[in-house]
Amino acid sequence: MISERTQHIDNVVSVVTNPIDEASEKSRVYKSWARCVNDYGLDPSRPTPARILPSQEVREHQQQIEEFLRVARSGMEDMYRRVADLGYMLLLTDAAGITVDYIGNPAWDSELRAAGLYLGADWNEAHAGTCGVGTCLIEQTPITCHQAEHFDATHIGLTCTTAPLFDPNGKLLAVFDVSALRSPRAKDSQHLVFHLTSMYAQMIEDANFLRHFRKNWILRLGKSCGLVDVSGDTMLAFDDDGLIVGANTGARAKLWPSARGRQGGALVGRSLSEVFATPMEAIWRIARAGTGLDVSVTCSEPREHYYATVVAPREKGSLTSLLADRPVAVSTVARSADSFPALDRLAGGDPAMDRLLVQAKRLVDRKVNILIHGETGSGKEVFAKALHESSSRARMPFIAVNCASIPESLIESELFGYTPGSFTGGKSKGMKGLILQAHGGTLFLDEIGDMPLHLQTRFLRVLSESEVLPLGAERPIPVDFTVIAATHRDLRDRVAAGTFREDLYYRLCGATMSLPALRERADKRYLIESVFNDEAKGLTEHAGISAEAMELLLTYSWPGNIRELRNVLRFALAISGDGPVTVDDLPQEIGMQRLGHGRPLQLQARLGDEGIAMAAGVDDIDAERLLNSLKRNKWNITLASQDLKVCRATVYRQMKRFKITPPNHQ
Ligand SMILES: Nc1ncnc2c1ncn2[C@@H]1O[C@H](COP(=O)(O)OP(=O)(O)OP(=O)(O)O)[C@@H](O)[C@H]1O
Repeated sequence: MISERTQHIDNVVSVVTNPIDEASEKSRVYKSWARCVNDYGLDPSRPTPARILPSQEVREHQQQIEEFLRVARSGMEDMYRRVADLGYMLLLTDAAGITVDYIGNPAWDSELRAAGLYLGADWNEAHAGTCGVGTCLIEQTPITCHQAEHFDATHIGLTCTTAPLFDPNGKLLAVFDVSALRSPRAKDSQHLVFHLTSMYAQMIEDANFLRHFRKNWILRLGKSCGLVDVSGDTMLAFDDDGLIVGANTGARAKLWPSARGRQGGALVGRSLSEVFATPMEAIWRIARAGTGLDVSVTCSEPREHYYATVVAPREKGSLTSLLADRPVAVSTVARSADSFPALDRLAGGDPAMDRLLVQAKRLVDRKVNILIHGETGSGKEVFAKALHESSSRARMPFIAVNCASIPESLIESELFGYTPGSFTGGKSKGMKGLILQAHGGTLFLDEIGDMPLHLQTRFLRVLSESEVLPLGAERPIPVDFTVIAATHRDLRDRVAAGTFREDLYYRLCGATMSLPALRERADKRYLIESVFNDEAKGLTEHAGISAEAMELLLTYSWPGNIRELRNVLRFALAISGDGPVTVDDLPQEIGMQRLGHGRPLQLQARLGDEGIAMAAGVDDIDAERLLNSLKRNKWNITLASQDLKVCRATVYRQMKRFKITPPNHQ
């Protein structure tokens, strides 16, 4: 290797001290070598060790392009699955050449780190010399820097294939790098990797483009009629008036040559009817048709035909805009890398929620325990469920446990389960606890702050040893689940007061997410409309909400948050009949706020989901009915809840309220 390195150094020196042959297929490499010596003052005989930035600095680089990184991650993971067995690893650097994401085989960790194929490595040409990333940053085109094409002799064992990634405005944003520590001598061996890298780079860039223009219409164009729905590599984003607001790399390269250039600026601002010899009505017709299989548009310059499909804006509009007479068709389109429908549904443009969703999407499948904080009714369980549905465990169980509503006497057996005959009154076959029921899926522990101290200790053991010991069992059972906990209290106060174990607290709060209260949210209208639509589902026809009633709903303080909103709308729908919900259909308290009384709707807030059932004239459970049902169902909570037509949590809550204890726990 030493002689190989010496030979390499001699070769570099000879190239840079002679005029570069522009016709040589290696001219790009040679020009880079010349830059290294003449512009950056690098010395080929002095190898530079890999420079890995400290994690705080890496974090700062990551934060600059945080949303893009999440999109890119999905693409990287997908590609890694295809090339991992061939010995490749993947890097993503920002426009400064700093590695901001990385996927490699952990077994080669130290070797990869030494080679700089690692998170935080600086691959700028000015530091690392000619290399896949650094030279791609200068050339802004896909390249393979194979073995001795590297400038620095320490890198001549590597093969690195890279592709640039541009932001939706055409500015260089990142470089995608696929590298291997060892490879065959011939550069041709990297041919397929070169194409795969460019293909994934385009997919990531396009997913980012779709995310950026999610509020706009997207026109996808392709030359293959069967593929345009899923891989139209030419995309234009346009607004309701048919004005182009964005063009992806494919569109900038192919359409309207006089407008070419990385910025694509000359395409942006033009109307579609100017760029295409196809009238705007025909483009709206494509949107309505919802498919691009047999429709084409003709570009005016150069005159070319493309198969076309139109994707509707992905961000939800207001109810009024959805009802308005506008094209609303959604064409068939592949799920983009950043789409998490369950999470996306939770918000409609509130900045705090948007930030939270960005974080949440990054945490999906990352084995980080999440602690959700928020006022009662602010949607903690709904958020936890959406995280579960967005994860690879979505098909496995989501088990929700409300630690505050299960009587203390029952919580242990409910959580851990028990073996047959472990105590009198228990079910003869024993019971599988909720922790075991969550195996493979997610365990959601609501009101975790109310978990009794002795159970915290047992639960901590479950988390650290990944096994559970049911009551009366001799051997623990292995269990694998994700924990999401929630609380409306400040758990740190509980830790300080000695009622919550500090070690459990730190176990649970791998990431803390604070849900805003409904009164603080900027997307109240969206929530009102989506809860209203939800509640109106199944009703023959509903006529919406009158403007005056909407105004009241928007200005009310919602102490019971989204739960209270749901209750109010369910109530209003029940009494509004066929007409729209008007001010008269809203509970009195909401109207009173308008009259200046300002009395909050504490009643509904406190009563929770059952409260509105009472208000709407549906039976509440009384103590006698509850007790009879429990006895009839041999104290099986699930059967009793089905019998009473309420959820299990309600049965627990009411048992607690009426101080009903099962015979086996007395
Ligand atoms: N984003 C949302 N869109 C529509 N409905 C929602 C949303 N978030 C919450 N809800 C509704 O609000 C109600 C309360 O939600 P959830 O049970 O998740 O709140 P929570 O914060 O867990 O409440 P608690 O603190 O009482 O446990 C439910 O009826 C739920 O369907």
